[in-house]
Amino acid sequence: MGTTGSNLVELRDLRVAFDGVQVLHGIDLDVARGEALGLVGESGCGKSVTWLAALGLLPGKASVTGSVRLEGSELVGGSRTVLESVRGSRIAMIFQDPSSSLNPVLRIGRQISEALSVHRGLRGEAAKAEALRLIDMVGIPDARRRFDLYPHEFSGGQCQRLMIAMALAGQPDLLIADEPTTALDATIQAQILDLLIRLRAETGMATVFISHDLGAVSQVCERVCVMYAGRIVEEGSVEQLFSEPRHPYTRGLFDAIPRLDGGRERLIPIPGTVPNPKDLPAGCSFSPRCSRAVEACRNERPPLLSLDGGRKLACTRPVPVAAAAEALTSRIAEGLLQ
Ligand SMILES: Nc1ncnc2c1ncn2[C@@H]1O[C@H](COP(=O)(O)OP(=O)(O)OP(=O)(O)O)[C@@H](O)[C@H]1O
Repeated sequence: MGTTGSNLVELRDLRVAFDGVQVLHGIDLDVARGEALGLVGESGCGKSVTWLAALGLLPGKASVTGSVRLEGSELVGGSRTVLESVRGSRIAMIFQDPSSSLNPVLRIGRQISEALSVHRGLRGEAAKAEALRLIDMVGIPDARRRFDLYPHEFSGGQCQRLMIAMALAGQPDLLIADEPTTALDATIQAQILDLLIRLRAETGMATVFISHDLGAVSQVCERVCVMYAGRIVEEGSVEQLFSEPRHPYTRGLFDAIPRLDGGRERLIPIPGTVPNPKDLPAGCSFSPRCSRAVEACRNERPPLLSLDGGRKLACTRPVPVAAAAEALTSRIAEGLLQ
């Protein structure tokens, strides 16, 4: 598979092992210029590792193979210089915890100015003016006065905004937002999601949004990939997957969203847990938890195949179309689709 031209990033057969234990089993994934792609799946499915591997940010004990191309340039095995020139300037990553990006002992204005110096060569008044513009752009009022404050003088939501401002300093083509709202309360979460949507519209940068929150994914993203046990199991537009999830795991994620039923909160959890990467079941990794699994599912792992309409699915016994479509009504009721 070659570069298609419109893709910004192409992952091919990306594999990661820690101390010989394979946690990512061959990820093929494209991110087009300017698009918003959601990555969902339970904890431990490999969402973060995929992008940390792509950016060369995994610890030394990790073995990474396969290919990650940024507009045709290979990043896997790339030198430190190559990776440093990509990180921040071409691809920026933000995390759940702003303290991973903000230095507690440096004034915020200085931190953003330093990022501007590293990524764009701005210094002095030019760096300060741009830092003020970024602070303002992420929705923090009174930028000039706040410029000289330390991170602890901002609220959790504001620190999240400042982390986003730092990420924007390099004018990246791709922002990877790894659970950026998980630690925030609902009102602040909504504001940060709105900010991500607005910034993408204003800057044209692509966004990869990693989240457990399917509602948030439907707001921010156009396309979504579902990961399970280190593999992509379903992929399609938000509309396709939310209105007609075909993989029993995707369906399970939707059924596990709490909903009100006769005044009581109800959800159907997926039985069992994500398998330990050291001890993956034979065949389809989801089969031990899947109510639709038959013998063949336990013997043979289904490959990720392309369906009509640009969808992809790795399942021997997918949810029948009619049953998948039935779920649409409840999805609309949950407000996940308009
Ligand atoms: N530094 C590491 N050393 C060893 N194993 C790791 C390391 N980082 C991640 N893993 C393992 O890799 C697998 C994938 O982890 P990853 O963090 O990508 O999952 P995730 O889907 O992003 O989950 P979460 O939503 O909790 O972040 C897990 O089994 C995890 O334990």
